[in-house]
Amino acid sequence: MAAFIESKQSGGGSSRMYTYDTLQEIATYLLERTELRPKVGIICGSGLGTLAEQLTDVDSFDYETIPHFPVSTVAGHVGRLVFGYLAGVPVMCMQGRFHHYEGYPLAKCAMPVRVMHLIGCTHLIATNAAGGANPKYRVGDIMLIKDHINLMGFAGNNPLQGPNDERFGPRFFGMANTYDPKLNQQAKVIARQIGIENELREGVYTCLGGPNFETVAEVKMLSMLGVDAIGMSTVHEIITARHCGMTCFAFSLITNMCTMSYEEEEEHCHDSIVGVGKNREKTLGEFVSRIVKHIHYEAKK
Ligand SMILES: O=P(O)(O)O[C@@H]1C[C@H](O)[C@@H](CO)O1
Ligand code: HPA
Repeated sequence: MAAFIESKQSGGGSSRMYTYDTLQEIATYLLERTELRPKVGIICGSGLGTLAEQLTDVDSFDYETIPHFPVSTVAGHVGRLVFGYLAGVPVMCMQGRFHHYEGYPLAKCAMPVRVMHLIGCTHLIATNAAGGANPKYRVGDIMLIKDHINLMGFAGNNPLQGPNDERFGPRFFGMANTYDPKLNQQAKVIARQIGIENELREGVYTCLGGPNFETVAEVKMLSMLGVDAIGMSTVHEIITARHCGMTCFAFSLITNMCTMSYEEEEEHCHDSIVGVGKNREKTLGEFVSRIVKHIHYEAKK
């Protein structure tokens, strides 16, 4: 088993293994085993996987059983792709994502987004657990992502590195308004409808490589750069989704406040981060269901 996981993790050592044909093979494998044809793909962050448990009439696939798929190695990431209905709308949901710190290249972490695209998803909803770097935030807040800073990209690490396949999208492309402003507007309306407007924020997310949490100096620096929440995912998934023309919506559940001074006891640990997700599962389920319903009915207009 260990050797099997290792082979899945190494992926041949190159992100170039995910050619168009390989990704099409994965999509076909799934499409031949489910009758659902989702237009919305959802990625569940740490502690947010219970969202997938709300789906009805499901067809689910353990990552181990899907050809060319990596495996999830992080607690709180079940490692299953679930097709089903959320609020009556067909969706596909990653119950567990892949992170760079697990040993996967960014292209591999983001690969399922291209599979979603080939399956027919026009929209991506990415969720994550993140630390609050904005001192006004509170644990349990939901931060709509309005923009990100691709710090790993600054260091030359990008999921789209390597030859570009125009069938996915152009070599060069812009990132303005990647996080759909209309969906963020609607999310604010939904937050009012379900009574969580006081816990809703909108801000800038950044992804660090992890797996360690940030030093006080790093948090100070990122905060000065305009970062409101710090995590270890999402950015490369969103870049990949944008590249292939998907509409993106993403939010962070603020599961801890980043350590901002040397006097503070650092309290955050993965278990408590997952625990915050669990505590918010009902609210987040309602929130995401309504977003999905909105996307579905807007598409029908
Ligand atoms: O998958 P996400 O980004 O929600 O996971 C966050 C970042 C780390 O993987 C983990 C730290 O507890 O949660
Ligand atoms: N930093 C980075 N990633 C995280 C954090 C954090 O404080 N909390 C949850 N994911």
